[in-house]
Amino acid sequence: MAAAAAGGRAVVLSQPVTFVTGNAKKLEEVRAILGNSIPFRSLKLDLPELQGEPEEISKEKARLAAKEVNGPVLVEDTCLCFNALKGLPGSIELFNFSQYCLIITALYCFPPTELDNWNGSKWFLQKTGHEGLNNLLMAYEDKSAYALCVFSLALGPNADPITFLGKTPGKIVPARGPNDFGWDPIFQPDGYDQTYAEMPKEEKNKISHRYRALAQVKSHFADAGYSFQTEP
Ligand SMILES: O=c1nc[nH]c2c1ncn2[C@H]1C[C@H](O)[C@@H](COP(=O)(O)OP(=O)(O)OP(=O)(O)O)O1
Ligand SMILES: [Mg+2]
Repeated sequence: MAAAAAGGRAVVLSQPVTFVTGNAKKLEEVRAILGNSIPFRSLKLDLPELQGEPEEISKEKARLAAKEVNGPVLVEDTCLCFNALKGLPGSIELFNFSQYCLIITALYCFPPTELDNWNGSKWFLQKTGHEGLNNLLMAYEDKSAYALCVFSLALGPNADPITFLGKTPGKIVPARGPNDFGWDPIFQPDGYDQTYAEMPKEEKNKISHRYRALAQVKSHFADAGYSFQTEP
């Protein structure tokens, strides 16, 4: 706050930051992690699942959300990426021949109903379940993976969004723990013998991809020293 104030260029935001998501579990974690550090409210909007590189997807999502809200917004995208599959199913990059065969087989067995709604891990999880995600790695020795979280902040409908990344490395294991949030039961972070699902929430929120990305969001807010206009 001091830096921005010293430069006399602190940005005044017309309203609290709106965190736009259609996912109640994400919102729960974001609430717990942010606490009172940033004035924010939430809005449930199902924004289109765009395709492309994670940062670009996220920025475009923030632009769409900022237009809807007509104010500052924060959006988030998460993917679970398998190292053996060069980042699939979370993001589509370059694959070798056998990886293509695997994907084509998976698509044949579980044809997507809405191709325009293709979204790596979300789609795979919905169609194949935890076992399917494990099976995708069956042919590979390397079960390592990482959870990647990208937040984008757009200060308004015409502002260029800023992105913040958080990554937690781990491995894919047969499902363990309560099944109440996505792929939590099959992701075991490095250095822990529990899956995300088995960990107490407070523990996950101290090491998660989401926590790491939000730590950067928080320090951005601290450095930028945004101030919020109070309602007249
Ligand atoms: O910490 C997590 N632990 C386990 N699973 C998770 C986590 N975070 C996201 N997920 C799941 C939800 C969805 O199946 C996919 C990401 O999809 P993603 O597009 O980011 O979320 P979404 O569409 O549910 O909500 P949003 O409206 O914010 O886009 O991974
Ligand atoms: Mg989504």
